[in-house]
Amino acid sequence: MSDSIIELDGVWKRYESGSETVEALKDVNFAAKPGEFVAIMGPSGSGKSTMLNVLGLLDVPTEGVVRLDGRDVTDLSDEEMTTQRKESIGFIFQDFFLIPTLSAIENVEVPTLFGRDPTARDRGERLLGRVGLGERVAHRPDQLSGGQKQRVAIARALINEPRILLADEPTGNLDRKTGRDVLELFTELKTEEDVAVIAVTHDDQLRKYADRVVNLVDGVLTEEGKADELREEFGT
Ligand SMILES: Nc1ncnc2c1ncn2[C@@H]1O[C@H](COP(=O)(O)OP(=O)(O)OP(=O)(O)O)[C@@H](O)[C@H]1O
Repeated sequence: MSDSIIELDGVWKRYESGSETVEALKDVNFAAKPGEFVAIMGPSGSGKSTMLNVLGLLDVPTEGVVRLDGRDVTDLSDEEMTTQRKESIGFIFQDFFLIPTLSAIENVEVPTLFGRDPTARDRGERLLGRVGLGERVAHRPDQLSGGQKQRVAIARALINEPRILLADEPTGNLDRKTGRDVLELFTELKTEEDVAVIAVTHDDQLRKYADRVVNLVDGVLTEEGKADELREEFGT
């Protein structure tokens, strides 16, 4: 039995546009474990968003299998898919996507039943404290810096105690120093919260923080460093 929390097995994604077929993912095999931070790197148009959407159960592959905690979730109904997504996956975006009229704590509570889960406030406050915003719970997004907004978004992504954190260019709107702080936070949270952190990025800084880097080029995924390891193994 695999200890991966999420797995893609022989995944293809084809888009039909007019008479053309675009192969956005070509036979992608991928797995991530809780406590692991994986960076998916690749040039524009290489299939990164498509892969993140498939991993996030926001889109289904044309071919292949998606497993969540060892269970095949490829052919679930939309409703079941939504339930699985809410229970297991937290999302973080480049643009934070905070609701401007809500305070930090209210934003963090949005993915819960908002007001109907009596434990959500405590969890939210604990998480905001954990990401260094214990003094900012009542601030609205326009009263926070970019790095602080991303921290609120990270707390929000963790509120339902997911097993997987998916981040789309999480440092894309941050200066390098603030970006480093956010990456540092991921490396701490992956073990503390026992989550797999999977980030799609152009940011070279991630190499230093991720446990593993995979490269996506033209829909083909390769493990970075593998070629070097093989060369060492075979002494070529
Ligand atoms: N809905 C769609 N219909 C047709 N083609 C699509 C669709 N979505 C994506 N594609 C194509 O699939 C390929 C992969 O796109 P994708 O958005 O996954 O790349 P990306 O690596 O995330 O790019 P970027 O870094 O620029 O966001 C591209 O050639 C894109 O044009």
